[in-house]
Amino acid sequence: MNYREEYKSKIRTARDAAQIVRSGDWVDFGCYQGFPSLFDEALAARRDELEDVKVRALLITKPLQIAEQDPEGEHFTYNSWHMIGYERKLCDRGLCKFIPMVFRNLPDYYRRFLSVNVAVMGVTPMDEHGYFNVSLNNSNARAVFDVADVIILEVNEKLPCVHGLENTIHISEVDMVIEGEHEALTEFPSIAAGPVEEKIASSIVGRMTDGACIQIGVGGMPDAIGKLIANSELKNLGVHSELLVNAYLDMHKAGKITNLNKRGIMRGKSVFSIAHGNQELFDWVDNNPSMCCAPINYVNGLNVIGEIENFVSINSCIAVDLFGQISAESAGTRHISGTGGQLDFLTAGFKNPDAQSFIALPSTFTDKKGVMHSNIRPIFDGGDIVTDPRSQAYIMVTEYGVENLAGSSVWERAEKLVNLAHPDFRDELIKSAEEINVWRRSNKR
Ligand SMILES: CC(=O)SCCNC(=O)CCNC(=O)[C@H](O)C(C)(C)COP(=O)(O)OP(=O)(O)OC[C@H]1O[C@@H](n2cnc3c(N)ncnc32)[C@H](O)[C@@H]1OP(=O)(O)O
Ligand SMILES: CCCC(=O)O
Repeated sequence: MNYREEYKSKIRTARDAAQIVRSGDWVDFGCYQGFPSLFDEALAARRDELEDVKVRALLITKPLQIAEQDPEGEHFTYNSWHMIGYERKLCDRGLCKFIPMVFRNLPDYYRRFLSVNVAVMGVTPMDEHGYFNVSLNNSNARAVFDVADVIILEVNEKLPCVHGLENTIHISEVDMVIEGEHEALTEFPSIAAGPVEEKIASSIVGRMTDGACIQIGVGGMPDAIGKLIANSELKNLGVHSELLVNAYLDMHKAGKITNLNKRGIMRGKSVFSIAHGNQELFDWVDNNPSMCCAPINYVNGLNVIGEIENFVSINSCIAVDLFGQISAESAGTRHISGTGGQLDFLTAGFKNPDAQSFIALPSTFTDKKGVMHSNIRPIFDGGDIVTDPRSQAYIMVTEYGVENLAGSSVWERAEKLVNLAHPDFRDELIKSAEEINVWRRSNKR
């Protein structure tokens, strides 16, 4: 069959396509910019006919109608693998439930353990060979397609076509296609860095050398680092990161990214799984042969990262306790984000002797009432989720310095972490360290 004819025969309205969902089903939505907004609206409109429909995705940034139209959660339950802004607020309202994960394992969770009754994903228009491109979001897309009983594509004319691995699906694999108008892609502008972020960024950049291959995440810290690198003498840098963020655009515009120091692993290519930023970033990625948008089991695979020379990963966390346990996904019991790729990069950081994995955090957090709290805590006693066990803790950075916890005894960790704390909290932390028996008599005060 001619692909265009096959395509036409599979076109349905969003309303008709949504009829396929039955009570009790698990439905997977495309993540982030692959969110199928037309299908979501049509499914939400069926609310009163359906019970116990579970929807799974991550990084949804637009109002999710199956949650917004069902504020008591009586018909739909939304589950997220990783939350940012909007989903965090949905979670606060009881309308988003977190699914714990290690990012590199996400495709395997689908292939080994999960059922998907209906998969619905936003994709680019079909090309002349009958292929659709999953565009900016390729973390687990192919794994979802591989296990889904029914595959529905929502064609989004605004999505860029991105070069990559396992990032296409052929019309012959698809059950239904939805067409329609979409809003502009959600943009994430760069965040202005404050003096704390700049101090931390300068400690990290000072430890980097020419040819470094860099992984960084979202937030003010990575943006500060990107700007500092863009204005530094560093050269010949590489990109290998689960997220491609605006910071890389700064480095690119400054001519820093060549990817030529990568030997064996995608030389000449910027490798990532999800592009997250502003329209200028999306335009840079569009049909650019220097990009490779690959599944997360590849990008965050320990053996892959372990092969990359001069690898530098920079992530942030919410708090660390005196044992060196790192919490990056909750503040007490309030869920904030997820493990994402953080543990992958800490683990892989050990595979190559010249790799460095930094966890950066401001030493304090000022709450909405203006009260300052230490992000270095004696113990986690408020329900904080441990993202990285102390056995995986590695190079910690605050505005007060840089300390490597790997291989350190409990008393050395406590001392190093006290050094990283804000001076106003150090005495209190030492007292707590004595109480929990991790302070050594000879430790300095
Ligand atoms: C997502 C990535 O970073 S990709 C890299 C690998 N993955 C990871 O590292 C995953 C875990 N890490 C993360 O998700 C992030 O780095 C974070 C959440 C630790 C920091 O991200 P940022 O965007 O800089 O966070 P930001 O400062 O905006 O804080 C996010 C929320 O947490 C709250 N928060 C942050 N620190 C604290 C704290 N110490 N105590 C209480 N709440 C806090 C903020 O108030 C904010 O809540 P709000 O949205 O209601 O205002
Ligand atoms: C989608 C999650 C990105 C990360 O935290 O690794």
